[in-house]
Amino acid sequence: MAPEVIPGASARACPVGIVLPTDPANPALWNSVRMEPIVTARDLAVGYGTEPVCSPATFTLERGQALFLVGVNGAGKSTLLRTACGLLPPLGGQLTVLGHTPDPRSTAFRTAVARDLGDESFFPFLTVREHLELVQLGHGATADLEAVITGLGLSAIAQALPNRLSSGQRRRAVLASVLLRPRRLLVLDEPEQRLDHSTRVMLAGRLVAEREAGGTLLVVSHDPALVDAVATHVLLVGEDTRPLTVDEGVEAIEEGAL
Ligand SMILES: Nc1ncnc2c1ncn2[C@@H]1O[C@H](COP(=O)(O)OP(=O)(O)OP(=O)(O)O)[C@@H](O)[C@H]1O
Repeated sequence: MAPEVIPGASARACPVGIVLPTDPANPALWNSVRMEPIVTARDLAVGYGTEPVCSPATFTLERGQALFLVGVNGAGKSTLLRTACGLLPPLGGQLTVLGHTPDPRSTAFRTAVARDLGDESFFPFLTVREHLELVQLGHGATADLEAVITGLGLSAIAQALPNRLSSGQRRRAVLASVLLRPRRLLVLDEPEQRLDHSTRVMLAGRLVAEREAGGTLLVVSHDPALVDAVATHVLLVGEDTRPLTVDEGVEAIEEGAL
């Protein structure tokens, strides 16, 4: 069986630890990779069984963009993310991620798409640091482990086992494991949850740096400050799924409409 091919097999590291695919011997390939939208959704219907949970979504997410999904509880935002990650089949319409149907069984897909959907689990007998080293090993991650540990305020708990962590510390450990990974698309479901203020500010800074370095973000959030700082595009998800400006999205959350 032919091996799976990720466009641009070699990699170059960016300052924030993102690894972008590139092949110095073949700039045409690199250019073609850059031109390809990261995610395209056209009349995408999502849900469980046969019933869509929201009206269809149409959007294109390009490299260097950050699309934030906003909406009331139960609107369908997480369902849309799960579908984009290939964990649920679309109920209708078209969806491609990096030019292909999302498939988490594919090594190429898992290499390219780093996600935190809030469904974390831990090995009970591995410390926080050991978890992160495992992620580094498994994904061939080149990001600076110590910088990620320090950046997410994990130094004091790096040797702790998971059952000794608070809920916020668990969230920080999971975010660290995602931020360590090489990726072309970062998918986060309410990354602000359980984080204290300073960690939220730090997270916003990292996501802005990632976007500015050419990374691509697909994020669900209820945090107006995070949307305001990081989003380049906003999609309101619900009965009338439609694009909003970033300002409209922030205002709707601040006014309590979402
Ligand atoms: N596994 C599931 N099986 C069936 N229905 C589900 C499942 N998970 C969620 N739902 C339903 O799908 C709808 C959309 O849920 P979803 O989690 O996508 O909402 P959300 O916009 O992310 O909400 P929140 O802001 O509360 O996180 C809800 O009505 C929810 O009850």
